[in-house]
Amino acid sequence: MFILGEVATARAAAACNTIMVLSFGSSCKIEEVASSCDAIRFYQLYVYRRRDVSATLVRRAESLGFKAIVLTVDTPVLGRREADIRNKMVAPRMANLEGLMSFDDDIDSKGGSKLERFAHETLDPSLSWKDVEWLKSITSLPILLKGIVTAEDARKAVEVGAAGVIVSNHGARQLDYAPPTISALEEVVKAVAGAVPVLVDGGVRRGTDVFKALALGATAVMVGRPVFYGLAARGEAGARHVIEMLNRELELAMALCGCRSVAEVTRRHVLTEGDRIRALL
Ligand SMILES: Cc1cc2nc3c(=O)[nH]c(=O)nc-3n(C[C@H](O)[C@H](O)[C@H](O)COP(=O)(O)O)c2cc1C
Repeated sequence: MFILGEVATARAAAACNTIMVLSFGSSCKIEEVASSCDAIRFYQLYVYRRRDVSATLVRRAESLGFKAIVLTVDTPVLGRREADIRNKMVAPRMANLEGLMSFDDDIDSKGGSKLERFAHETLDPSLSWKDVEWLKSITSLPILLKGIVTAEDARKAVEVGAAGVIVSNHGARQLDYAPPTISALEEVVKAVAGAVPVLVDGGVRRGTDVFKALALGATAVMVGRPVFYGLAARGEAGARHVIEMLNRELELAMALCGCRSVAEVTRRHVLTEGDRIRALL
């Protein structure tokens, strides 16, 4: 198990052992991230209408020693993020796309946020399982699929050769009423049946959240916004503090549940809503 930071800047990367650089979220080039930390690095990829752009990004990540490609599959189109629209959110600097795709900084945000417009213009909405085949044909790196929340998709992911699945609903920002990832986790773990690692993200804020995910079968737990919050508050030290807090809280939860190692965290350590209902039958 490890806590994987999803990072947007080199300073946040320096605070984590294992990181995933986000395609849209990252305001630093992967070259900057690679040269500023020793962390195990994954690169998160979107399939763009222009496949040559996706292919170039994969080649760059490969040559910089990134260990895996994470293909996000829950964003063939961007959800309607009303808060972004209301707040007139501007598209962040997408450092890794500079020189590959042009940005129209003058796009107004009448019908949506600038991010929404940018995503609409660049992402390939026809994203399908065939794209995993295509991605495998251009890289020898392991490919993880991020955005899986059902047993059916988890089985399909294994079938098409994914090296891992990430149970994620994009921080609940894509679609209202998408299932919370902690509720979808066990179904996916069962469907995958140990064939590949199952990671999870979304709403992990305390060590006890990490503990719950491990008990439900996650191989690793990822954190996104908490790292950003730490970074915003106190730069690299803040990001480091968040990771340390999560580790300390996890160790405390393990100690209080009688677990000497992560391997000793098991399904019997948590009670889910489903368990409660089954107990009444
Ligand atoms: C500012 C921001 C930018 C993000 N950018 C991406 C992205 O480019 N690609 C992606 O797959 N997910 C992206 N995400 C979603 C995160 O990877 C993650 O799934 C989500 O934030 C859930 O974790 P959290 O609740 O710990 O933040 C982004 C999230 C945030 C908050």
